[in-house]
Amino acid sequence: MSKQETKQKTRSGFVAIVGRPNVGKSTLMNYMVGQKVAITADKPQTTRNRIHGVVTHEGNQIIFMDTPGIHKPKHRLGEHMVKVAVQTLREVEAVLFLVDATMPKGAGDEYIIEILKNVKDTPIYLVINKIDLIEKEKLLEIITSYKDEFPFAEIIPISAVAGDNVERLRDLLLNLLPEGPFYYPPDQVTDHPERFIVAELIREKVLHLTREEVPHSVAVEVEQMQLKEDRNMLYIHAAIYTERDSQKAIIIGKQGSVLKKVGSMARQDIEKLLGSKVYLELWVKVKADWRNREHMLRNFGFTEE
Ligand SMILES: Nc1nc2c(ncn2[C@@H]2O[C@H](COP(=O)(O)OP(=O)(O)OP(=O)(O)O)[C@@H](O)[C@H]2O)c(=O)[nH]1
Repeated sequence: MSKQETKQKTRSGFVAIVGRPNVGKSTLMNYMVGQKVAITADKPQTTRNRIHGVVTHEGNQIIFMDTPGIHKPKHRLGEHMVKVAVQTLREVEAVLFLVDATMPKGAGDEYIIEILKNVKDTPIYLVINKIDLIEKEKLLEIITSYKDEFPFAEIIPISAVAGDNVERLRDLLLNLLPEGPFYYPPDQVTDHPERFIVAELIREKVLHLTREEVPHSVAVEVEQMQLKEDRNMLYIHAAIYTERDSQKAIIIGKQGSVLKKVGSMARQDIEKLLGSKVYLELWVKVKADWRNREHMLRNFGFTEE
């Protein structure tokens, strides 16, 4: 379900970007996202999977994510992180494997290819970046050095700085998206993308479990999201807002049964999305007629600050 009541059918999905440090992942994101819909990653990195940016284009929305677990073979949590990364890569619509045209294929690239071999059913695109820095003849050499290593869905040379071929790459990804709601309002600029997705997942479960009994006006605000390092667990505290006491009672259910279900279903989805164990605490609050209050709307992220 989307916060936006869209009349047309929309399409949306997740795309993962993987690659060694410095290959140009952020530059590519910045180019694709552009200023209008720029969403930067949460500053403190609280999760294994990071939302990098969101691209909304003519009824389609791509959410780009980064899976840092895949980049650091020597990390102590290596094995677990790799497992989480592979799981994530299996569930996205596409994976972009970014390499640097000016650098020979190295151990870091080989390591990523080995991981990608465990990812079934997700199309994986080899994106050769920084082609503005190399001679045309060199490109063929690079393609040859990668193409037999893995059955890439396609090999796409780009320059993320100059924007060469980036639109083509974007269009190709847009065409892969399944029908689905927007996760972000199309024009929103925010530095808390993860919070919005978490709120949206909770809201979706509320609507799903209460059917028509609770109107779509229900809103969710993530009040706190904090990683407890010692327990390796993400604590999330969220409030579900309704307009009336009667709706609050429905959402809570007999002896809290409905709210419990909302919590456990949302928690599972959030854990999958962010690759982190989650402790989710939910409160139901009544805020009469919240829709009409300007500052509340801002709080919920419906308008720009
Ligand atoms: N000439 C040229 N430089 C590029 C291109 N893409 C990225 N760069 C440069 O390469 C450097 C690294 O780019 P980033 O986008 O920070 O790379 P990254 O993969 O996000 O790096 P990490 O955050 O370390 O993983 C920067 O100096 C960019 O300006 C390109 O297409 N052409």
